[in-house]
Amino acid sequence: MAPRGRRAGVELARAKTSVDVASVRSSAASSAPESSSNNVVVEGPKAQYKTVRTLHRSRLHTISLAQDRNTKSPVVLKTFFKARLSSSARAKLDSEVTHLRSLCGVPGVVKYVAHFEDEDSYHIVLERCPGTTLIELVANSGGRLAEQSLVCDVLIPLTVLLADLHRRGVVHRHIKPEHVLVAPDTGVVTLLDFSEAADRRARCLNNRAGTLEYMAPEVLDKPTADEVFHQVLYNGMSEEELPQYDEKADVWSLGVLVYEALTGCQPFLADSAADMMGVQRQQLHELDGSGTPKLFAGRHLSGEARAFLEQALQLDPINRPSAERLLQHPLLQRHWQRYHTKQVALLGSSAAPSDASQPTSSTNSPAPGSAYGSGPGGLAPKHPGGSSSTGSSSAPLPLPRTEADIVQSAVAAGWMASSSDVGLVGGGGSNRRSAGGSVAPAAPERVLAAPIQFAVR
Ligand SMILES: Nc1ncnc2c1ncn2[C@@H]1O[C@H](COP(=O)(O)OP(=O)(O)OP(=O)(O)O)[C@@H](O)[C@H]1O
Repeated sequence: MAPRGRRAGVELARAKTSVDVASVRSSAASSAPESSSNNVVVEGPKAQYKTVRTLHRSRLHTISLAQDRNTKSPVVLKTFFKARLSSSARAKLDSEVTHLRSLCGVPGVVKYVAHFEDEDSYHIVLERCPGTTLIELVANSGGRLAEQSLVCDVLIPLTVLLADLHRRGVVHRHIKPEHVLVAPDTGVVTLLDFSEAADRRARCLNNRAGTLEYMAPEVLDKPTADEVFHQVLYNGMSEEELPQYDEKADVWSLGVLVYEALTGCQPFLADSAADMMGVQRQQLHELDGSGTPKLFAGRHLSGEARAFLEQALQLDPINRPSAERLLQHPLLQRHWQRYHTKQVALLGSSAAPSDASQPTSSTNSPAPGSAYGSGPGGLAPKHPGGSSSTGSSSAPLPLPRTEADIVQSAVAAGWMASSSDVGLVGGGGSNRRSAGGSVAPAAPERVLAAPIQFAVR
């Protein structure tokens, strides 16, 4: 089946299926329906929020723009109707709150404000994020995005964010254009909807989750959450016995999102998980008359964009690069300097003049690569202009050339957690204080150890 235009109205029909079996069990087992048995507790009254308008509505919930009457801040209220929530939907809601709370403050993750319940509903209050959804941005740009805009405004920040989440053990499992808010003017990208997010360290990823069109092949062939629940509860299977998948599932979804934004078409469309697996294979492996995979036939993509998609859309997750590795891809590298320059300009313009003695994170952080030359790892090369650990607002930030440079740069600018923050770094992982008094994050060892595969431009 050839890629078709985006299926209209598909959103409302999409069913979410996944759930953490352990939490379903605890929700189902509980006879107390209210706050005492679950994560959702009363933290604030609904009256504190004045609804401004409805943004999105489904059978289970409403999403509204609101205002906090005390602080006057704009917020977004997610209201779930108790009467319509199954125990698994309720467990998913609890899980969303748990993830939002634990990721609060992570750049690029929608900010949790509060959650509470009243007689009829559960409410999650989120900070209102700037920008429009990627799907709106594409629609407002004539149906597709130019490669440069996509890479600078969406792909680089989103890949940095995914790499960060994955290093924390979190798999989002619901990456799609509706869940990415983009504000090109401020350079901010925000990831929404953590209802399917899962912590790999805390649970097995063994159930089908997300939206069909963006699901990786290794997710499509998994049982639904209810089927897993049944196997575990009634057939006495342990969750570890069931086949699992990992964070590479998000990388597939990222590939689908990129294809859609660049071409204006969804690459894979089918009505069931089984059909979808066939469609994915067909599109990727069947060739047209000129030897081009059907997926790319008639598509005007640059060589780098096509190569990126070929990597991100590898059917076997073992052959699919991690998000961290994708930061090294020539497509991102080609636009990295422009992205970096824009970020630095935005940081500079947002710094108050009275703060001149308090440089922004980008100016008092070591330039990419500089910490490695003198640090314990010392594996990455020094770059011209990147040798001072105190940095300088006028010194040009060099083009990151290695995976480690990119991660270091992202960590230094505060866009990404250092390995030590997420407990991955072993010996030599302590932070070093730079001459300027800022804390220079240690080189992430796991990243430094990874071989570099992509050609550097
Ligand atoms: N914090 C926010 N700031 C601004 N807009 C938001 C925010 N949260 C949600 N939205 C808007 O509401 C829409 C729906 O939000 P979200 O996808 O999180 O809801 P959902 O519960 O997952 O809905 P669905 O189940 O249909 O995917 C988003 O596409 C976005 O337009």
